[in-house]
Amino acid sequence: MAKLQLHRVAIGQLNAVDLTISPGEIVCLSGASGSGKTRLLRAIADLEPHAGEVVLGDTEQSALPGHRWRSAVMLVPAESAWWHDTVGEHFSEATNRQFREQTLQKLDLPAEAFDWQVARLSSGEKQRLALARALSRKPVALLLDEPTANLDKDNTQRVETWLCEYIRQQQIPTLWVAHHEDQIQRVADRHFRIVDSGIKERQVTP
Ligand SMILES: Nc1ncnc2c1ncn2[C@@H]1O[C@H](COP(=O)(O)OP(=O)(O)OP(=O)(O)O)[C@@H](O)[C@H]1O
Repeated sequence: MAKLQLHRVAIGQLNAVDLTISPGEIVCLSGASGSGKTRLLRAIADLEPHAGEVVLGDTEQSALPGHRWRSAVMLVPAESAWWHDTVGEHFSEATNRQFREQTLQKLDLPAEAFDWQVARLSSGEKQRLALARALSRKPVALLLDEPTANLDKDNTQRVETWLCEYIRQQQIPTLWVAHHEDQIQRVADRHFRIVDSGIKERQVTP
């Protein structure tokens, strides 16, 4: 179990952000379009140069090569990338059968979804499968960029429930970019909004 800490992280127009996310805690981040939410996630994932330091447990971001950092601090972008022909090829051989079956069921996808061609996936299917792929790699921390943006109401609730359960069970510190206040109130332990190039805490109803 590790906490994720941001010390004076600055990127683009966003000034020094200090934030500590505890194991199993979901911190939601909102802000106007273009305020820098995605760039902050990319900085934390070591995909863009930035000022300040990010620390996972006792490990500083700057001490690890980017790919090793990102296998622990996993970013699930709003638009997922797919590089093989079929869905199943994106999951490691080691992903156990039980995880696959349970996950597909929880995400309302049929067992044969692993054999599907990526080209046939709807945007909602892509989004759900990209989340399943990320969790199958057992991240230590999670960065979620609008994980339900392409989903209808039923699937949004399904994915929220599944993510919250998993994050709390596995004690994963999570930063979750969300636009909708009702979702934030459902999932967040704490909520910060980007205002005037900084983050300001907003109230979450317990
Ligand atoms: N590599 C880059 N270099 C310079 N500016 C960038 C770069 N990437 C993004 N930007 C700009 O930084 C600003 C913040 O972008 P970002 O994608 O973080 O916004 P956002 O808050 O996630 O917005 P949205 O809610 O619309 O997704 C935007 O004005 C964007 O054009």
